[in-house]
Amino acid sequence: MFERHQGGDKAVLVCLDFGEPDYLENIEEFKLLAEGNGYKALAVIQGKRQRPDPKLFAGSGKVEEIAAALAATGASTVLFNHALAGAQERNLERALECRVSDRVRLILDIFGQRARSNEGKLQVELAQLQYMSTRLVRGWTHLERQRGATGTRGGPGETQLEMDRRMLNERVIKLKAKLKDLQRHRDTQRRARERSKQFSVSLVGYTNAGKSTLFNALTHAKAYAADQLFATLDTTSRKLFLDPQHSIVLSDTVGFIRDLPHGLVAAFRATLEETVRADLLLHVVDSASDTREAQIEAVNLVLKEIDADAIPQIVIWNKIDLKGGEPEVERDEYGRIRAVRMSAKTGLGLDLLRQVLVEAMPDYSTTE
Ligand SMILES: Nc1nc2c(ncn2[C@@H]2O[C@H](COP(=O)(O)OP(=O)(O)OP(=O)(O)O)[C@@H](O)[C@H]2O)c(=O)[nH]1
Ligand SMILES: [Mg+2]
Repeated sequence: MFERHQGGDKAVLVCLDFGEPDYLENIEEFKLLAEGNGYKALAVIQGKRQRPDPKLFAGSGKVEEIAAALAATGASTVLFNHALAGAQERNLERALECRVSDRVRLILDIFGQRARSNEGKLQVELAQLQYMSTRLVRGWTHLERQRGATGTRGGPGETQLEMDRRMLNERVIKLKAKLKDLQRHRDTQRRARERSKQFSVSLVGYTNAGKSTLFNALTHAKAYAADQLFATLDTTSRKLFLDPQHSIVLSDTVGFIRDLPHGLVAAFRATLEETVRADLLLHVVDSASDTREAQIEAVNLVLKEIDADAIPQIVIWNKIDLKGGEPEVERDEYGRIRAVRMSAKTGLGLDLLRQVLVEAMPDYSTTE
């Protein structure tokens, strides 16, 4: 119904509280999501509700408040920090007479912008199509324009909606086939690596926790690290010597986020496969964030979804330079390594982490 947004569009942000404990702090993340999509956040509307309104998601009073904020700021878009049903989104657009986007679309669009590799692009497109199939009435027209309408016409009597659905399904099938091909190639590579019996370690963690910064600090690589959500989409692996006798393969991966669209997790399964097969996970946490516990939980949830929850984990309490404190190894009552407090950016505790990794390797034996 409304045109796609251009960079710099003004937006009103809506974040409702349904009793989620970490809701207030989430507004910062929500702003990053909006800004990452090129929006200027002019107003934030908050409110409390027991449960979403089936028609408009927000209550009618709240919708009036949003309309007033639109009028006052001259914003052209309303962004919701929640997953909206397609019908709710359409009803809101009708009621507010402007474009409405939800959290899932914001996440998908950021992934769309950031995807670099062929595989990453295909995965994002697949997730976007799956999202659009729930909003066929308007979403597909946009795709058609973007791609230059290559679909074939059906027989007479086929409605626009049926045709759209058919084109979408055809594209989904094609994408899945292409991804399968790429996956086969990836499997071959991995088997070669497995034959060489490398101890493999994957960096996992919430987006913006500092995984790529740590990856770069350890490997002297130049992976893209930035103060934005989902700076990394593709898995990068490097061989790393911890000391002359010990080497591992270290992988940097896509960051996780609360409410990661289900289709997106599935689409990224292949990329995340590296994580699933790892011998050890370094779970990087922004220790200076107020929502760190909720972030850890969100990450563990995704790990469970991709069957990686049984892999041993060491927590990296990163960014200790922000709050002060010494680098330190935390152990449980049996002396097993639980966590390392460090700073990837300043390099504080990096040597400690290298020692910890050597200790975590299977062939490690103490000489005491
Ligand atoms: N102060 C401080 N900032 C850090 C530290 N580690 C990373 N950062 C900053 O945190 C931001 C995010 O870092 P990245 O390494 O891109 O984070 P990431 O986990 O790879 O993020 P995604 O790829 O988006 O999932 C950047 O601005 C980094 O400079 C640290 O130890 N201390
Ligand atoms: Mg990264």
